[in-house]
Amino acid sequence: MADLDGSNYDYVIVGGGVAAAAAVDGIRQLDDSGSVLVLGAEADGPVYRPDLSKKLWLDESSSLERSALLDGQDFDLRIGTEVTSIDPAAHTVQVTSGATVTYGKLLLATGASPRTLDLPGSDRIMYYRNASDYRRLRELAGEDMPVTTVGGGYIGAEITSALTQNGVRVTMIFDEELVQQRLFPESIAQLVTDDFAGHGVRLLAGETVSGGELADDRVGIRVGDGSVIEAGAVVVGVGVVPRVELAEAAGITVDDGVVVDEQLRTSAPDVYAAGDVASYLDSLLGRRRVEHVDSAEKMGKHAGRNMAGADEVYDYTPIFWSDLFDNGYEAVGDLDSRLDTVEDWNADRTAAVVYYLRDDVVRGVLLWNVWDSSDRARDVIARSRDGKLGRGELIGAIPTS
Ligand SMILES: Cc1cc2nc3c(=O)[nH]c(=O)nc-3n(C[C@H](O)[C@H](O)[C@H](O)COP(=O)(O)OP(=O)(O)OC[C@H]3O[C@@H](n4cnc5c(N)ncnc54)[C@H](O)[C@@H]3O)c2cc1C
Ligand SMILES: NC(=O)c1ccc[n+]([C@@H]2O[C@H](COP(=O)([O-])OP(=O)(O)OC[C@H]3O[C@@H](n4cnc5c(N)ncnc54)[C@H](O)[C@@H]3O)[C@@H](O)[C@H]2O)c1
Repeated sequence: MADLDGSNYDYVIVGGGVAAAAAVDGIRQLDDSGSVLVLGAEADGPVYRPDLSKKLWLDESSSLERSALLDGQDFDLRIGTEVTSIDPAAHTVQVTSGATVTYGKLLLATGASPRTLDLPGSDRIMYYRNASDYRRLRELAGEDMPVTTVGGGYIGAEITSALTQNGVRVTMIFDEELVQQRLFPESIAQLVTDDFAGHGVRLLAGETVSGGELADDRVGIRVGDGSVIEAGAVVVGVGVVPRVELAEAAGITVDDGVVVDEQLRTSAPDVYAAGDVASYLDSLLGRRRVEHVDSAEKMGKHAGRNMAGADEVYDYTPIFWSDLFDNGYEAVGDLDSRLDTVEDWNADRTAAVVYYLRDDVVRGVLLWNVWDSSDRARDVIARSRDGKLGRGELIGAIPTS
């Protein structure tokens, strides 16, 4: 590809992740000839991130190549290329080399970056997000090389589950009492925690990390009482922060994320945003920001279509899901265990629907080992919001089997 400096594209997408890939698809649904440039800071092109913590460890027929997104689409991709500034008035972006590119329409799909802890720099410590993290963990982890995971959220739980199922001895350090305690009501968080222990995971609950030390092929993680947990690799998942810096510097409106309207337009003309970075108007739940892949895919595609002239309102409420050992779930809306919850279990307590309420209005639904029910969950949220489904009517509203 020619030098970027001075080039001009109909569509420029900042970020080479899930929302970016979906946006290319969306643009191409309506415009098969406009020029498209994707600028991604990572060393790899867009990859379906859920596979990095699940399928690539658990399904022998999987591969990083198969997890790559955007096969067959006609567009230009520049990996290892970070956008350093955007100028909405001039319709230009600048990249690290200093090159300037002019755009017709711009999409901000910069996602989120992992929070970090005060640990020494080492390629044995991964803030797990990218294909390169997966490759490195594959090299390091093994039956003779234990791993420490830090964080009791999605990454900590999923990587612990995946590695344990690969015969790796895992110590999981987290600052709550139970695994996924911020997400699940106590009944399910306890069940998950017991399941992890039953699979041989060493659980260090209620612990904070106070530092780390490096020695040859080992990393030591120091916890509260001063003891050091040694392993060949450390995977940290302590949350992420949306990458809003470019938008902020360009004077684009930002709250918890880059604020977009119902068409996914930012406050700057011809600039759209989608995915983890975007604060959007959910038709069921109001303004929110979502850090899940279904949201990135649907919003990215929708933004792409609108950039290509569709002018459609985004009215989708996304789902998310996970698998942890033999349990799995799908969910819609806000799953925050600080909310009031109503639990509806099946007879043998293997499956449940959990309703999360604020002021007696359902904000989220967890479908624990319950499948094909996300439309019902959306319907419950809508009827509850509209006052057509009371708290007392929730038990049985969605079948648990
Ligand atoms: C290991 C893992 C497993 C996951 N599993 C699930 C799951 O099972 N279910 C689920 O719902 N969600 C899951 N998620 C979350 C989901 O992957 C994210 O919500 C989704 O990737 C967000 O897409 P995005 O395009 O907004 O951001 P990303 O996919 O993070 O992409 C953003 C991209 O922008 C690039 N970028 C940022 N700033 C710049 C810049 N200035 N210039 C150039 N490029 C830039 C970044 O390098 C990155 O490549 C998982 C996430 C991870 C890390
Ligand atoms: N199945 C899925 O939907 C899925 C899977 C993997 C990742 N993701 C996404 O990836 C992102 C990253 O996931 P994550 O697990 O890092 O975030 P998370 O928000 O799920 O969990 C963060 C966890 O970090 C811990 N923590 C927070 N601050 C800490 C500190 N200072 N010291 C020690 N522990 C601390 C807490 O235990 C908390 O549960 C999120 O956006 C998440 O939505 C989603």
